[in-house]
Order: sequence, then structure tokens, then C-alpha cells
Amino acid sequence: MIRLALTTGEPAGIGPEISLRAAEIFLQENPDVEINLIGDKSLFAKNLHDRLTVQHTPLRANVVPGQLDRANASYVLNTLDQAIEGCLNGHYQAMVTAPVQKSVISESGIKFSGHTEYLAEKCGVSLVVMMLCGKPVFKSDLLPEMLRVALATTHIPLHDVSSHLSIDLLQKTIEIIGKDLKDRFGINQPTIYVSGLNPHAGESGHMGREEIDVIVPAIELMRQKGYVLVGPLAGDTMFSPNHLQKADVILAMYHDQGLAPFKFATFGEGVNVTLGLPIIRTSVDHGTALNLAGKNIADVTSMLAALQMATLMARNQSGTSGS
Ligand SMILES: NC(=O)c1ccc[n+]([C@@H]2O[C@H](COP(=O)([O-])OP(=O)(O)OC[C@H]3O[C@@H](n4cnc5c(N)ncnc54)[C@H](O)[C@@H]3O)[C@@H](O)[C@H]2O)c1
Ligand SMILES: N[C@H](C(=O)O)[C@H](O)COP(=O)(O)O
Repeated sequence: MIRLALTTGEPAGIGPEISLRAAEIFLQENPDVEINLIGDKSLFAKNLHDRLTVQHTPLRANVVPGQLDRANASYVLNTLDQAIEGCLNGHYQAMVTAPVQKSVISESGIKFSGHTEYLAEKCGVSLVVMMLCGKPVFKSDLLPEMLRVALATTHIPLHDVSSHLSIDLLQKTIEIIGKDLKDRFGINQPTIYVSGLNPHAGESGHMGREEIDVIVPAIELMRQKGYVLVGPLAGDTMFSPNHLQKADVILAMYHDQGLAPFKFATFGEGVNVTLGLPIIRTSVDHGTALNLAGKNIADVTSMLAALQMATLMARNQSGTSGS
């Protein structure tokens, strides 16, 4: 039996309702899975599937759908802490996260920029990599079945991206991608297409030097170690079908460089995976959608995909993928 922790996210957003709906659907199709919803029991229906349980975590303030309350920020982090601890001690085989509202957690006085960074800190890992995977929603022979986009930097202001990029960061990021694609996704020696940072990948240094000073040296060092790398490629044409068909994963230098084209092609179907952790963590590709909260109309496709991917990764890890 695979046991999953499902953190139900910002209580004023769509997290609780999509978690419950998706879990009920997913369990009907996966008889070897149990799901533990982590959140306040008042947010969920009373008659649950027999393999669906609630790990009750009390809210700090009453919830009005769509209205953020910073008093519940510590509640949200408490749900994450329980899932992380349960994964680290082996109680859960993987954790899946519903969306949280980063701003309200920060406004409560707790420094928080995302699950990705929080998980790295709580698991004692100095670097993790955010990767989104998804099937394109446009059906075309020109597009691959699955797009994967990893990021060299995550939730930082655009003006800090250049100073964050270093040869060391890119080398370690490529190492994590190579290891996790092999260990967790069964892709030996993935072909990684690496983007530049500047327009036209710096135009031979006339439009920025990060390619020459940082990205090319990192690529060359990692090629010497046997990694299959193509780049640096101009960001504007990196997502052309010709490249997408040959790349196992695209490594973008910053959040919107990679995720804007990714979400254009896959929104609502994608899964966010944190690479480099000692535990398995997947998430949806969308946010709290406060405008839809409480209406029970939000799409659960991405949550179903996140549950599916966490289950597959857990089965691979326990060596039961063929069963
Ligand atoms: N995994 C996460 O925790 C996660 C992921 C992305 C964004 N966020 C956070 O969510 C908050 C809101 O972000 P945003 O407004 O940029 O993005 P959003 O994804 O919440 O909303 C963007 C648009 O997509 C729609 N949408 C989102 N999810 C949907 C669903 N399941 N079904 C139908 N429509 C859906 C929304 O109604 C809105 O129109 C921010 O605080 C952001 O940081 C969290
Ligand atoms: N960058 C993610 C996205 O755009 O989908 C999202 O903000 C969630 O990030 P975390 O998993 O770090 O919370």
C-alpha cells in the first residue's frame, strides 16, 4: 500500500476543495493507495472514502472563502511540517501539496518564498531544483508527449537573478537534474537543453556577459563529466518544437523564462516536482485561485496528475513499478 500525505493548502483558496475532490476520484482508480488529507476536519465532508483520512490540524481563525487571514499562516505551515516529518520517518511514501498563498505567510511575519525553498530548509538540503512536467494541451505532432522544465533560480526578484547565477550553482543544478531524472523518472543520461539569460543568449557578449562568464563554463565542465547538454540557447526560441522534441528537460535561468511558456502549453495539466530532496514531493501547477474558492468549480486535473506522479515515483522507489 502506498500512503500519501496531501497538504490541503491555503484554507481560503481552492486547496481544500480540490484536495478532497481529487483524492476521492484518485482512490477509486488506485486500490493500492491511501491518502491522508492534512488540514482542519471542518473543511472536509464527513463521509469519506474508506482509504481517505483526515489528519486534523486546527485552524487558527475561521475561514471565509476568498478572504486571506494571516492568522492562518502558521496553520498552513503546520500542515507542511507534519507531511515532511511523516515522509522523513517513513510513515508516508510521498507528499502532495495543494497551493498556498506565499504573500499572506510572509505578511504574518514568517519568511516564506515557496514550498520548494521551505522543503529544502526543513529537509536540511542546501540546494533543490524546481521542475514542472506536463502534457501539452494543444495536440500536435510537433510537440513531445511530455514537457519538462527545470529552473536554475526560483522565487527571487528578477533584478537578483544575475547575481544568483554562478558556475557552481549551475553545475549542482545539472547534477541534481541528472540524478533525479535517472533515479526517479528512469531517464538515464537525460539530454538537457540549457537557456541563456540575455536576449539572443548575450549576442556574443554584446547584450550581456552571463553566458560567456557563467553558463558556457558550467556547460563545458559538466560535459567533461559526461552530461549531455545543449546550449546556451536563446530564450525566445528555446521552446521551438524542434528543440522540445529532442530535449528531455529544458533548464531555464529564471522562473518566468521557463514557466510562462510551460504553462501556456500545459496549464491545468502540469505537475510541480521538487528534485534533490530525500523525500518525494509533487504539487499542482496553479495557485490558490481565490476568485473560485468555495464554489467547488475549480478544475482538479492538475491535482490528479500530481497524485498520479507522486504514486508512480513512490512505486518506483519501492521497486513495485511493474506491479
Ligand atoms: N503550488 C503552490 O503553492 C502555488 C503555485 C502557484 C501559485 N501559487 C500562489 O497562488 C497565489 C495566486 O497566484 P496567481 O493568482 O498568480 O495564480 P492562480 O493559479 O491562483 O490563478 C491564475 C488564474 O488561473 C485560474 N485557476 C487557477 N487554478 C485553477 C483551477 N484549478 N481551475 C480553474 N481555474 C484555475 C484562476 O482562477 C486565475 O484566473 C499566489 O500567492 C501564488 O504564489 C501557489
Ligand atoms: N513556482 C510555482 C509555480 O509557478 O507553479 C509555484 O509558485 C509553487 O512553488 P512552490 O512549489 O515552491 O510553492
